[in-house]
Amino acid sequence: MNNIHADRILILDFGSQYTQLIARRVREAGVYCELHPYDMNATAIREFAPSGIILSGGPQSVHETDTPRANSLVFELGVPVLGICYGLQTMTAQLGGTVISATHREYGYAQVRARGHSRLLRNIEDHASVDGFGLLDVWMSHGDRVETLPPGFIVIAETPNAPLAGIADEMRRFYGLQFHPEVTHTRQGQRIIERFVHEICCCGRLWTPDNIIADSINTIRAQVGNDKVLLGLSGGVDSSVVAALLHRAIGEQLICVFVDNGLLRLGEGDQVMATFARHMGVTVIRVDAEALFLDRLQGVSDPEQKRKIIGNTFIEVFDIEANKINAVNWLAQGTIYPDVIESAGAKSGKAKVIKSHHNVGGLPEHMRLKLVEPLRELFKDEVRRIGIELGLPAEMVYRHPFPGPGLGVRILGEVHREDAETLRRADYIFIEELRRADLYDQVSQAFAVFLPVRSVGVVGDNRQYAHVIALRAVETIDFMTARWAHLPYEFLDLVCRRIVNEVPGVSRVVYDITGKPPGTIEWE
Ligand SMILES: Nc1ncnc2c1ncn2[C@@H]1O[C@H](COP(=O)(O)OP(=O)(O)OP(=O)(O)O)[C@@H](O)[C@H]1O
Ligand SMILES: O=c1[nH]c(=O)c2[nH+]cn([C@@H]3O[C@H](COP(=O)(O)O)[C@@H](O)[C@H]3O)c2[nH]1
Ligand SMILES: NC(=O)CC[C@H](N)C(=O)O
Ligand SMILES: [Mg+2]
Repeated sequence: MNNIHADRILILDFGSQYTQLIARRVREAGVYCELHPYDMNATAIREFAPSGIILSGGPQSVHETDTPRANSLVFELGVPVLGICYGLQTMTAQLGGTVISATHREYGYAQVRARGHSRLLRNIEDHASVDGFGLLDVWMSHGDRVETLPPGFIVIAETPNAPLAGIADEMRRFYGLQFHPEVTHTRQGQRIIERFVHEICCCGRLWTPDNIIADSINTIRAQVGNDKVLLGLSGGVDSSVVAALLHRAIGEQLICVFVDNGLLRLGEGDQVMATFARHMGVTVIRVDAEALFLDRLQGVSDPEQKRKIIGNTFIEVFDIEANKINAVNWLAQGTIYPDVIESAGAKSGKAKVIKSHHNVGGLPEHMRLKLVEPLRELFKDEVRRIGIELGLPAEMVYRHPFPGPGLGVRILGEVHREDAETLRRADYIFIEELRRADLYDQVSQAFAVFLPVRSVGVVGDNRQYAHVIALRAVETIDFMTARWAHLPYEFLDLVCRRIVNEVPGVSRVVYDITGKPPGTIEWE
């Protein structure tokens, strides 16, 4: 364990939708944390050596039989514990208090009266009330409530529906909150989390972009020694940040392979080469594999089959390139912490859908490359901050995600070169206008889709019988669910006119107004 990991919070996950948010909040406070299933065993907890423990919320009711409990070691280690919602309730039940089903459920906004004397909430308030209590605007999501306190505890916050909405045992440094400090609707939430990790758990602010970079560089150097490392560079956020980090750590030992599969956006290849090869001095091998990919895709229209073919062809190309270079023993990947959490969830059979398209997609046996994954512990927002710190251009770091199969899944059905050309041009106009109207950063992802149907139009008194372009723009936090972006009509009008006027072969533009669910973000 090295320095930036010295102060560390353990988050035990009872299945709340917000558990990842707790981790992000703790990280934002500059403290390293890890998220583990609630039934993490005693040995693992001891080995982790937490400075403090947070118990998350969860969908179950502690007053029912066979519901999750924290390992009793959590309350015996002598470190501070913060229970949130279900975490509060299980702590109450495990330490001798009682929890019942509340007559009034509380979902959404609530106002909590905070009693001023607790270490956790002292001087934290949104409004001062007449009788000297602090008032907090918080977000609640519960149907159960604490009815009697466990021995040693006092009340530190209350609402009309949950008179014991915050409890504390200051001696043992155990705290419980019925509301969710990790969601942004709880306005003082970040301060409460910071109070807990800094003042109560005594963690320093060690987890900062600077320190993370310095630490990763040392780790990478120790790991790979003088070997060469191969990285598939897509120009997307994750692989770009990995490239910048590895370049700083091992310089010339890093070799990037950028594959132009003919399914990239307009000018993408040149942009990647300009940023990395020219400006940053990174070794980038640009492989022109358009013909190979399009050839493999010929005659194939089933989306799943297309994905598989594209994935396999990528691996084939990497493999060929790796074999051309001596002493490559490592393959770098842009795996980030949510990928790790989601894969663990999938393995233990506890919750969460994993997107099978998330990883580079299986490595060929005979490459025998070992993995370097320097972003494994980071959330996307941390990855972005590090990218900026490493000097990557903001347009690259804040760009929308672009799927590995690229335009291959945005040209519906069979993929033809000339359709890819049409789509590239339409997509470029859409994105260019979004940036011009300052809307790009307000949507999470936006792109054009090529529909292989023809519709009749009239251009300059002539009949046109040409293709349809669909525009898609969504707002989402985690890409698991999404809302279609309500872009202004005038804006859509402008984009439509530019596409029909400037892109040959397009006679009509439509806007996709399907959410996820029931739609997915991509059309295939
Ligand atoms: N055209 C490409 N050339 C080389 N490697 C690629 C290419 N496209 C994808 N990859 C590899 O596949 C990985 C997964 O792609 P994915 O789109 O999930 O991540 P990303 O492109 O790094 O980031 P983002 O999610 O922001 O697009 C990339 O990190 C990269 O290593
Ligand atoms: O790297 C990737 N390889 C893929 O095969 C792939 N398919 C979808 N996506 C991206 O994942 C997010 C959710 O997309 P869907 O709602 O379409 O499943 C969106 O951000 C999609 O762009 C992919 N990314
Ligand atoms: N959000 C939660 O953790 C809810 C806890 C518990 N299921 C309740 O309804 O009170
Ligand atoms: Mg990508």
